[in-house]
Amino acid sequence: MGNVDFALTVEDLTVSFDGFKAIDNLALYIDKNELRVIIGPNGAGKTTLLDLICGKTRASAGSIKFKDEEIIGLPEHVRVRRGIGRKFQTPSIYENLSVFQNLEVSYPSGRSVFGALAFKCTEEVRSRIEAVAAEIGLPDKLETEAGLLSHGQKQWLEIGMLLMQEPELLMLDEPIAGMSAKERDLTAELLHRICKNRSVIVIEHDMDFVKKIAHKVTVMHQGKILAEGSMEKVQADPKVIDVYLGH
Ligand SMILES: Nc1ncnc2c1ncn2[C@@H]1O[C@H](COP(=O)(O)OP(=O)(O)OP(=O)(O)O)[C@@H](O)[C@H]1O
Repeated sequence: MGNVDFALTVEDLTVSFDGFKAIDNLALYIDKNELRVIIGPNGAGKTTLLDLICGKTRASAGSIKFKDEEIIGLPEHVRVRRGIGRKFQTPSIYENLSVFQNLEVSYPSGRSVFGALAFKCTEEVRSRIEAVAAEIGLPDKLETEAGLLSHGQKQWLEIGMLLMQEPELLMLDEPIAGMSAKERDLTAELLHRICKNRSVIVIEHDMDFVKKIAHKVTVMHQGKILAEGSMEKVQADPKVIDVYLGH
C-alpha cells in the first residue's frame, strides 16, 4: 500500500538473528515534518529498527518505503544520498578541526568544482554552513576547535554535520545522553526547529524529555509495537505501564 503523504512507510518488517525475531512483522508510518519518539524496555528492538531503516542491518522480510519508494534492498550510502541521516550515540566529529571545517567537510560533494564555478560554490557552502550553525545554536562558535566544545555542543555539531546533507529523515539515538539540564532544554528547542523541514525519529528513555519533544510516541516491546499515540495516551495505557513505565 503506497501513500505519498507519509515520509516513511514500514510494513511487515522482520529481522531474525539466529532464529530470534528482533523485529517481528512491524508496521510504522511517519508523517512529513513529524517528530516521532520510540520508547520501550531494553532489548525491545528500537536500535535494530533504526539500523534497518538506515541500511546498517539487512531485513529478513518486509518493506521500507521512503517518500513512496522501496529502499529495503539499497545499501546504506545510497539511503544517505536519498535523504536518510542517522546519528549514533558516540560523537564522530573531527576534534582538531573548527566547527566551520567540520560542517564544511560534511557538505555533500559529487559535483565537479573547477574554474569560475569554484567561487560560486564556496559562497554556497559558506551560506549553508552559516544557516546550519544558526539552526544548531552555534553561530558564534564557527572558528572554535571542535575539541573545545562542551559535550552538548559536540552533539549539536554532529546533528549539524548531518543537516549539511539536508536529510528529509533524521534518526537520533538517545540525543541527550550525558547532557546538562540546560543542554537538554536547548536540544528540545533544536529538535523543534529541525523537524519543521523534515521528519525526525528519536529513541529516548528520558520521559520528561519525550514529553517535551514528541508529536507521537511509539512503544516497542519484543520486536513489536505495543502502543502508539500521544504521550498522554501511551502513558495511561496499562500494557505500557506493565512492561515499561511502571519499572
Ligand atoms: N546483530 C545482532 N545479532 C544478534 N542479536 C541481536 C543483534 N542486534 C540486536 N540483537 C538482539 O535484538 C534484540 C533487540 O536489540 P536492540 O538493541 O534493538 O534493542 P533496544 O530496544 O535498542 O534496546 P536498548 O534500549 O537496550 O538499546 C536484543 O535481544 C538484542 O540482543
